[in-house]
Amino acid sequence: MSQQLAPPGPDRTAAAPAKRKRRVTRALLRNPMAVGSVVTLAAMTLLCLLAPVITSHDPMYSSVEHVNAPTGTEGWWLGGDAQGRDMWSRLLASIGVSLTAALIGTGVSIVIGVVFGLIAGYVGRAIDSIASWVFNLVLALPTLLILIVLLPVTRGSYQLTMLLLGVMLSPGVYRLVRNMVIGVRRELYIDAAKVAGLSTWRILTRHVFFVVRGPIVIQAAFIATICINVQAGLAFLGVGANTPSFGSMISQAFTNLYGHPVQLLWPTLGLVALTGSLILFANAYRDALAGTTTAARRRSRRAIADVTRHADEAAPAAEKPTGKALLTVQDLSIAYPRPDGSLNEVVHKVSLTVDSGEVVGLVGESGSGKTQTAFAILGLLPHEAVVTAKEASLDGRPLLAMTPAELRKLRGPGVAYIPQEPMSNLDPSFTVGSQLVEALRRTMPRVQARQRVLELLARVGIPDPERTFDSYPHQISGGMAQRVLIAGAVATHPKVLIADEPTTALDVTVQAEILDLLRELQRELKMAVLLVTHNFGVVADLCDRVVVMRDGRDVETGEVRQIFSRPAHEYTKSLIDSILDEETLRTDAPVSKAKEGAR
Ligand SMILES: Nc1ncnc2c1ncn2[C@@H]1O[C@H](COP(=O)(O)OP(=O)(O)OP(=O)(O)O)[C@@H](O)[C@H]1O
Repeated sequence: MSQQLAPPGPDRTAAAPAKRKRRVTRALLRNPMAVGSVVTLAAMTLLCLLAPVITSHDPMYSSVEHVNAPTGTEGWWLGGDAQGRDMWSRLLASIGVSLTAALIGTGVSIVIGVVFGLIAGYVGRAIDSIASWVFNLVLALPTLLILIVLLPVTRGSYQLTMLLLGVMLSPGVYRLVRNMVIGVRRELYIDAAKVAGLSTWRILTRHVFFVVRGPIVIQAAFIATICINVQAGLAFLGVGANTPSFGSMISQAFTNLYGHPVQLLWPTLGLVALTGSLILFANAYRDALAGTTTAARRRSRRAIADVTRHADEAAPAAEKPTGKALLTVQDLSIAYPRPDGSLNEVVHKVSLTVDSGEVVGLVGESGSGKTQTAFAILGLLPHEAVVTAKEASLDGRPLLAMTPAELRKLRGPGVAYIPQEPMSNLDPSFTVGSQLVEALRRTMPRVQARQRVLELLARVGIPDPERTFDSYPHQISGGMAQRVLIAGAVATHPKVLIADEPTTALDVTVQAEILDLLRELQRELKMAVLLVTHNFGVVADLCDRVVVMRDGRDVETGEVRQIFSRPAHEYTKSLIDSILDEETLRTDAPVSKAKEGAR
């Protein structure tokens, strides 16, 4: 594959978050509910900040002449309360207190809930159990009662009270984030990101956090309103009576309800406006975020014919297998614990080798353990899987003994993966280009990575690479998505490529194109390929050797030619017969065609 780079263009990937932000802003500006709530919130915040300038009295200043002064009294524009204090300055001070309460309580609960939710949901195991146990315990505690019982400790300070409230409310955030992360963690595009060698931190902050941030915004708004209302409620009951707040104003107004009902109006209006606009803004923001993933993408017209030409020019000749076993798996067994504690073995002592530059087919019916075997090599099995092997090594390095960090380093340049369902392996929230660039960023600067991705997209036969680069997964076809994933897999020149039924999800004509592409890339990059398939036709097309699996065991291994002409096992025979019956294999002799096509 060509290493020549066309002159760098503008860095679209770097601009992607900025563009997304602009789209969110535009969506918000088009939504009257969003505009109204933002204006209200901004106006209230501004008024509170300008309070020292636009009020004539301290909120605690009391004037006997202005006891129950009516609205419109000079200097007491909203009137005076029962103690002759300026309602206007008390109202502005109350906004400040409410906003501070919301900031403290929400900040504490979001930070605690998000951090622990992300970690527990993604890492699972003991961390999840311990964190869930602790948060469930906190959730079971009677929040208001605890706040009241701890009043001697907080001494009426609403800031300390909100800090405690934030801790008490964090289980809600934790559960939301944890549950969403568990859902996202199982998405194939997270596996794809792992195979691309992204660090756990990067996967958490980019792919996982992106999905949960919308609900977090909504949750944050609810928590902010809870904090404002709890603070107001406690103040209504007399906690922190010396602090001007909506609660203490409403409490005061209650004593004057029949004589001066208007005194109840201002704090009530302020409280409703503040909490209402918070909720409305959060809903509008959530809608705007959801809308950005479906927003139409700007189309690029820049031609990259030169990139395509460069990519095609330097294709090196195919290399014969060297005979050195690059990937060795010996007596690999995989088991999962049953509820009663016993183990259910799904792969039993499977052995296979893949030499440098060799294509080995791993064939078998659905459920025969092919994917489990491939995932064991990639280190992608769920943590509850019990994996044992006499040997499982890549290029002499023991795979099962590797730490997650070592595995991460190995993936990409060592072993890459092409999945079965291309669409599910692309994160719907990000453009195709940004996902491919991300995997290359470990080894090269962003501008160069972008250019390399464009080259690769051209190389895998995508007609308008720039447009595809800027597209979201739902905007491209399944065949295109598979080409994109192939481009991503070969981007780091892997020694071994594991392709798991790479054509199953595609229609027949596209299947043939993808197989041709795989064959070409294997020859160009001299990769060893482990091709997982249930289709002997695909084996005939591409493979040098084949390992046949049934019920988790390798029942037969051999050269493709030999297996086709003299299958030793009845099961192999029936697999070949079934394909011939279905006429899925072309009419010429499979082995000769395989060798013609591949060599
Ligand atoms: N997490 C798991 N816990 C328990 N059993 C599992 C788990 N994952 C897979 N299995 C079992 O392992 C066996 C082999 O599954 P595997 O996905 O490897 O089959 P396959 O040959 O790749 O089939 P397909 O072509 O349908 O993907 C199946 O019986 C499956 O039910």
